[in-house]
Amino acid sequence: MIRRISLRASGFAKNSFLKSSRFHGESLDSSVSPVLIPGVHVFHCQDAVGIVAKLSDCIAAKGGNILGYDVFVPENNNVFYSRSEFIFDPVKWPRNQVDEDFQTIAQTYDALNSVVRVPSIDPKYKIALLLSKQDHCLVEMLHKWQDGKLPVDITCVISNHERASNTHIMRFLERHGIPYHYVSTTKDNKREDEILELVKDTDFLVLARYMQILAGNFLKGYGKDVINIHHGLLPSFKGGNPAKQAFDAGVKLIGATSHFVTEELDSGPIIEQMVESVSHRDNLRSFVQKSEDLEKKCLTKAIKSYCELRVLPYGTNKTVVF
Ligand SMILES: Nc1nc2c(c(=O)[nH]1)N[C@@H](CN(C=O)c1ccc(C(=O)N[C@@H](CCC(=O)O)C(=O)O)cc1)CN2
Repeated sequence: MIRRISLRASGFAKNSFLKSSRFHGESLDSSVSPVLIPGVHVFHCQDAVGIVAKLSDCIAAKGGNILGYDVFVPENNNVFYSRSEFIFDPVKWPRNQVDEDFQTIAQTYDALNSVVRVPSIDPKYKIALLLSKQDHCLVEMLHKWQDGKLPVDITCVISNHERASNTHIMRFLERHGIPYHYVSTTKDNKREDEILELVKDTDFLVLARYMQILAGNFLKGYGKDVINIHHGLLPSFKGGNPAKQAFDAGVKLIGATSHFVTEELDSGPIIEQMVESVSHRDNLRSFVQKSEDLEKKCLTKAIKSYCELRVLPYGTNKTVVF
């Protein structure tokens, strides 16, 4: 079961439609052009006639301008998914009124999901990053975050491996005031209660090569989304050492998979996958290297999509990714 964050939260990177734009048309006060800001709305309900009209009118009625609109209605499933990107004047359409107006429509259609995010107003998603010994995924995420390409607020990094204070990661975290918690684990003591305490104020978790299987009680206790990166092309090669499993299987494509974490190992709904060709000229070392390159890109793309409200649960174990 994927739990959706039903919070207003955001913090998109400053790219694409997300920059505020100055509207050069007629404005209420001809001396001042209103500053228009970007917003995103995602909606999921039972399908019905007129949903798009209602949602687009909700935006237009307050002077909002739709820049992008994605709709998905599966062939043999009476459900409706949409994601709209729009710009609006927060003076004419105050942030709380945006929520109220979309909530009115959500009630009309008894919506299963209706979330608005306004990057320049809403708080960024708070996340904690968990890792074990390998840190290439963490390094990639920290660098993307530093470049403003990952719209999150990293509250802490948690690892079951200790790291020397003079390492690149520890110096980076110290420079940015991000706590590092070494929580040593054993087969019999995964110290999940302590981890739960450390992550209780986050919006979602990212497992960036965390090699401990999280218990169902942990996932229930946390109650929000956990996103993992698996350095294999799921559902093939679940579990440990997927690159070696792939090498031994003689595959011609290797991959990485970012997915929601469920109690069953490496079986949660897939968010993003990336692949690369391999051949007889590759060896285990190049399989591992190519897998690591794929997984760090796959994870950061999945997190960015999630933060931009592009990822919606679909059916029992799938996702819609707009
Ligand atoms: N409940 C879940 N927990 C975790 C998942 C998941 O899908 N559901 N993904 C893993 C990450 N992972 C592969 O991506 C993975 C992690 C751990 C293992 C594993 O066999 N671990 C051993 C211990 C290994 C060690 O201590 O070095 C074990 O726990 O018995 C396989 C795959 C993260 N958690």
